[in-house]
Amino acid sequence: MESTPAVPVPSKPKIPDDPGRGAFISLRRLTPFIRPYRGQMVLMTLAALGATLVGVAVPLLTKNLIDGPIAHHDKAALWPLGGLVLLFGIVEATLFWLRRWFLQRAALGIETDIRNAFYRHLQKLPVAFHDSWQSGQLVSRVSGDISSIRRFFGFALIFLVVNSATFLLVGGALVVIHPVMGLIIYAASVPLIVYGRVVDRRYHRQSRAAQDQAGDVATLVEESALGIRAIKAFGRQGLVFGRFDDRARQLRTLELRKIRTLSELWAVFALQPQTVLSLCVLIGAYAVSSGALSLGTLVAFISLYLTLLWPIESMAWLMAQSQEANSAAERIWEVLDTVPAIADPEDTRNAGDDRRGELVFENVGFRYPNSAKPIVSGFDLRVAPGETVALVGPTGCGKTTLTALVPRLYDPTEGRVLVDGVDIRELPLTELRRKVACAFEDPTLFSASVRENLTMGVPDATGEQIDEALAVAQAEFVHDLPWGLDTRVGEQGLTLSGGQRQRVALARAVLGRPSILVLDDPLSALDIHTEGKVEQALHSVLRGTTGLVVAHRPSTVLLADRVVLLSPAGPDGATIAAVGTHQELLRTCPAYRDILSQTSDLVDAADEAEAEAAEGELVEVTR
Ligand SMILES: Nc1ncnc2c1ncn2[C@@H]1O[C@H](COP(=O)(O)OP(=O)(O)OP(=O)(O)O)[C@@H](O)[C@H]1O
Repeated sequence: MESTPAVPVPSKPKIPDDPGRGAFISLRRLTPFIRPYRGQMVLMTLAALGATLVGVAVPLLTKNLIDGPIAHHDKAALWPLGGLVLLFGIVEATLFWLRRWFLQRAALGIETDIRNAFYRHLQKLPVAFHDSWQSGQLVSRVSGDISSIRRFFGFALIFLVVNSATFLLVGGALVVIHPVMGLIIYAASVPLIVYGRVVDRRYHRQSRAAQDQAGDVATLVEESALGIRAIKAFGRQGLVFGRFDDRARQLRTLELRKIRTLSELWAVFALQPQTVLSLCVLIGAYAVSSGALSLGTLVAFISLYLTLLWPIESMAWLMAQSQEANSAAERIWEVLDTVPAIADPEDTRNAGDDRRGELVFENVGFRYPNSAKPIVSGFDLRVAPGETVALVGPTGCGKTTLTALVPRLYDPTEGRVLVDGVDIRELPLTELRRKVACAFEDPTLFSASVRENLTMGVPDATGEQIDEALAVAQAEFVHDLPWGLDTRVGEQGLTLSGGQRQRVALARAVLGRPSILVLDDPLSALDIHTEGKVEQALHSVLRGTTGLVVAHRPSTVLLADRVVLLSPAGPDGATIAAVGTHQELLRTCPAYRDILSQTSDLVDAADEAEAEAAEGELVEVTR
């Protein structure tokens, strides 16, 4: 089974001029996230419409007040109508409160659900996806974009509905009160809608560009926070700030463009109702003076029309919010639509007995999705259960890449990797990752307690197992930390040295005794004294486990039963140059001696004459 690698999406995709955009396709696709809250949304829309109805009733009551008790000087009739106006005011305020409180709860729920789905999906996406995306672009999506969507659902959507309903309702009432003036109001809205749609598209492009730029700015902040030591050590604060300033200014320019468009929208949407209002006042005043209209009717008409001013003016802002949320949703879907290339197979197989741990590379080739040439090709290797094999080779030849194929951080582009006779692509990922544990050269610890970091792969590990793993990795120092195993490490926690982190990461890998242990130069940051002790303990762990160890130094090579020497990467990538025990290769393989010679006197101690004599006996594979 060959899985397709995740399609690399450029960190700043070109904004397509999609004619369907006006239909808010990306936002509409979020409907499944709204479904659990639809009851609340409907109730809140009803509350909002109720408040609007009450708002419409007040001017009509005013009309009755003016044309009735006021015109006829009937003080007694004034009180019940005045009381009714007050009651309607209280009902309107209560409905406002209900709408705001429950709607925001629903919007926050939708926001949390989208954010969780986004993060869950990010965890499923393979390393190749993360290689091709700037982390700031992901951070800006999970924070800024999802918040834009929440603002839309918690505010803009309901007002779009309420404003449209208000417009139809009040407009209808106005037509009934005075058909000519009412129809003028409707007719005048047509050019406004056409204009709004044209400007809306422009605003969509602008808000998408600004969102992408915000992602770039976030990437720079993250990069400089991670690389702060190097920046300071090389005194490059000025340079880094220059780059940041440049991007931040570009963001400012893009935001200013949006503001210009929004200001234009506001101005037009504010001018139109005022113009219509003055027209209505003129026509109405003429009608009252000629006796065709009562003063109360004109006051009611104008009062009602005044209730439309804000809904019409705010449409400009609501349309902009909707476009912003739509382009934010577009950015969310770009991630959610990426199919995880490395996932559980449909038909899973069982790798059998837990403790066997046979690892086979069968004619494996690999090329990174974004590179033209393969890193390795034709790699054949069988690591027997309990055996440890070291990968040695020139820097950049693909040792780390090969180890990454075992836990399926990447899938081979040719051939297959088998564990206990089963292609690992046919194993459930949880089973594979229970069988295979890794410790990388650059150990990552999470901002959590030492215990949480250690038990990531084995959450139910006992205290005894933890102590055993700590002993193997010579990481007992964690007991001396201020709160022992409960001390927070990693970001915002206690800072550990490189060697200490490496030992905790090693303890994490050996905890739970995996059947296959993949170690990528796990001792590189240790002092000679600690390295010796860790090696001793690792020897005993590796005796009961299958091991694949990337080794740069002879001391690490000595952990292995056999050594695989990789050739320097050629046009077809690296291949196996030689396989043998450390001693055999030392004696017979000059390339192997060359690679190790700079770091050890073990090599100098080897007898060159003996090496030449034994040369023919070595299993040597050259492609
Ligand atoms: N994510 C990636 N995308 C594209 N190319 C990559 C990626 N990671 C590594 N490479 C390239 O693959 C090649 C092999 O890298 P790899 O880290 O496997 O080498 P290595 O033998 O472990 O090196 P070293 O001994 O220096 O640790 C290098 O040329 C590297 O530039």
